[in-house]
Amino acid sequence: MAETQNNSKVKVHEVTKLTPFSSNSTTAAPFTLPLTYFDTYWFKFPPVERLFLYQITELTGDSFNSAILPKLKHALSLTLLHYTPLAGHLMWPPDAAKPAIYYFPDDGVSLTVAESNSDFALLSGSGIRDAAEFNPLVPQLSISDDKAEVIAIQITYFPNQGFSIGVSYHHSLLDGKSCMMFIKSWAYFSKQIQSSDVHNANPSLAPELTPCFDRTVIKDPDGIDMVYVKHWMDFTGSSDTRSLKVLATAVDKEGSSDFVRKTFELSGEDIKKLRDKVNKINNEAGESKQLHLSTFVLTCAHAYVCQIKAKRVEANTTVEFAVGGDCRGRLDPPVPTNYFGNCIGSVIAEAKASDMIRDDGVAVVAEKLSEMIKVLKGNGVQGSEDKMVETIAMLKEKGHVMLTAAGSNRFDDYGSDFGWGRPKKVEIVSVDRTGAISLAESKDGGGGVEIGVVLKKQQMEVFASLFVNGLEDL
Ligand SMILES: CC(C)(COP(=O)(O)OP(=O)(O)OC[C@H]1O[C@@H](n2cnc3c(N)ncnc32)[C@H](O)[C@@H]1OP(=O)(O)O)[C@@H](O)C(=O)NCCC(=O)NCCSC(=O)CC(=O)O
Repeated sequence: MAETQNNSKVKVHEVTKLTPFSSNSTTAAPFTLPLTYFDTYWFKFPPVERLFLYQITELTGDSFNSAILPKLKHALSLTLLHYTPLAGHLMWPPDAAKPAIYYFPDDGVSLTVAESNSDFALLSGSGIRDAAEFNPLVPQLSISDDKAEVIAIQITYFPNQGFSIGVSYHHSLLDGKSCMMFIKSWAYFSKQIQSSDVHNANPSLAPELTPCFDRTVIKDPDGIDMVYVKHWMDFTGSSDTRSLKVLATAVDKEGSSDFVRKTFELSGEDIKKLRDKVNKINNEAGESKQLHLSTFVLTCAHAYVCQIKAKRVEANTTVEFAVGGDCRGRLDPPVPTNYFGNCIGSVIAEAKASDMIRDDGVAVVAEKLSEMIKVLKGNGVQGSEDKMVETIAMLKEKGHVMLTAAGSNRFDDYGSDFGWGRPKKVEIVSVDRTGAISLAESKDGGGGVEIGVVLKKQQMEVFASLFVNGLEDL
């Protein structure tokens, strides 16, 4: 039984292995899926954890166990038939130059079923919540020296309140787009089961949810995949450089008891005001640059300035920014939009904290992010040794301040309806370790964005007031 700070408890009822659905006509054959340079770039980054909270008031144990859980399990099994690599493992055999995903019949995804007596209304709200309360709702991804799970899933029942679905996945094997394709496919089958009998069938998925596992679409004539592997091996520097273990995180989860989580929101109107403000500052400065002032850029710029101020980062500190861009449509030739794996290209840049805390700090950061996104066009999208050298140098720097965003305001997280309605709340739990903000489009649409932030309690109070005041000043 996992016990969190304020005595709320999560009791694990079952840990089981769910295999891809098989019938006489359909059984997944063994296979190996190689890693591309996108995958090997993210090889050592810690897992991503997403949580979807579904409110069903008056949900009883009987109806959870008889109606919800069996449908979710069966739908998951059907989904895995289409997403078989998720049931496999990352391994690095002694005779292989780099790790790969290996799937063998009888492999499956670890599924934890648990029960929580936490306050669902509080957890699924936007107010200040203990960050540690969320950890028992997502499963631990099993990663040892020689074997790593690709994904692990947890379904948690909250008596009389609802249920949650938590997923933890290997950053090098799935990006946000892939994760959301998988979740949407699982949700699709779950809804199908409720309206028809698909128990013995092998139902198909819509084209946009049908994953493409073709690794040859990522061209790598210079072998950048192995260049990245070698850099990671050098960086690890331990006796077993071929270990699959991932990096320690920015914030140790065990020591995160004084961290809190809060969700902020920018409406479409707020974004417009931020855009007008940045344009006005630029016009007044006589700047004629064409800036890319998207919702993403303006949201991050506003949140990053609040973060730097709330954390009281010293003015002479060099602050690093990382933007992860989905490169499917940016590569030449483009990769299919349903490509499943990791296709995130990262761009890193820096600025002085002193420039960010100025009155025009939002414009400074917006310009920086705008330039970074432009780099993701053309050659900047391809892998290169320089990119890895830069990344490793940043990781080596002690006490560096890194600003980045997980998730996206284009993933339609709130569209993940398994048949019992849209989620009441979505969270990227793992930002409590990485220090990133998380993004999702507003639940109610309208061009707004939800921003998930984890900070120490006192910093959060400052952040909240800066976030609101920064908008009022517009
Ligand atoms: C690099 C970017 C972040 C930059 O985002 P931007 O929004 O600034 O830029 P953009 O070119 O995509 O879009 C700019 C403008 O184009 C239009 N536009 C683009 N795409 C659109 C779409 N799908 N629907 C509607 N409009 C769209 C809008 O007008 C938008 O402005 P406006 O916005 O004003 O309407 C993005 O392109 C991108 O790649 N996003 C995906 C990032 C991602 O995969 N993150 C997950 C990383 S993995 C991770 O973090 C873990 C995990 O998630 O699991």
